[in-house]
Amino acid sequence: MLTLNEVAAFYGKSQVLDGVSLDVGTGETVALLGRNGAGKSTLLKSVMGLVRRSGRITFDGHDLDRRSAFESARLGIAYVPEDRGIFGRLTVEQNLAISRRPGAQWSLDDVYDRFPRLAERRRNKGDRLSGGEQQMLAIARALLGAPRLVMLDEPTEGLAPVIVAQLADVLADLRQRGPSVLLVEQRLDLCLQLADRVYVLDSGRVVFDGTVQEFQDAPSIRDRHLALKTAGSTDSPHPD
Ligand SMILES: Nc1ncnc2c1ncn2[C@@H]1O[C@H](COP(=O)(O)OP(=O)(O)OP(=O)(O)O)[C@@H](O)[C@H]1O
Repeated sequence: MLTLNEVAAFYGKSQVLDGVSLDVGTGETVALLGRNGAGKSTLLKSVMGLVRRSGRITFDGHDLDRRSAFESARLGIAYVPEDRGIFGRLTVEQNLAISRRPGAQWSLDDVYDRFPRLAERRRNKGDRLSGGEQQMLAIARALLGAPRLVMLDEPTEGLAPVIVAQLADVLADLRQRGPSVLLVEQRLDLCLQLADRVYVLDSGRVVFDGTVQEFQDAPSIRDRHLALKTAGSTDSPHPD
């Protein structure tokens, strides 16, 4: 479905991804792990054409190399960035209404059912929502857009455990009924519970790819590429 072949990405002259190859199959949930600064967000931005990149990226046989974020979205890729990208001046229901596209597997009722909090707050403006509610809204918007692949950048960052648990339920649902998911997430437990396969990035390169079981059978990968870099680094688990 999504294939990256030897992708490099750059901010100005600085190269952040180096020869990254990765694929996400139909119906799969794939987790992308790595320390802060490893290049995970940049990889998602590369797919959407938001950074300068080289190499080959295809989605369902379409070449994404020269496409804009808008065109990638039209092909069926939903991207939920770290800052969530919701419209603060619009209400919850307006945010949802403008995201709906025909053919979505998830209806408005489905998302209100899955996120009752959004139904309760449907007339509230986006910028009046809590962080957790904004994250729910961002994911709900993505699902209503009839995506075949959803890319989520650290969806649980900074959220209370009860909200994290709700999001985990939704991600488990996605794994059952689609769409496919490419998940950047710092919570290892969540990734191992929800993903079919795992990629680990370190300094812009893929240093591991395999099934969750294979990842668990290779503790050295975790120690070498996911452990804290230095005491006091920002790699510690996110605060709730
Ligand atoms: N807009 C930018 N301009 C220049 N350098 C950037 C920019 N965004 C990110 N970088 C650099 O690119 C590298 C990879 O950043 P990226 O955000 O992709 O990492 P990450 O693995 O997603 O980590 P994090 O969990 O901190 O978001 C880092 O060294 C970062 O400082």
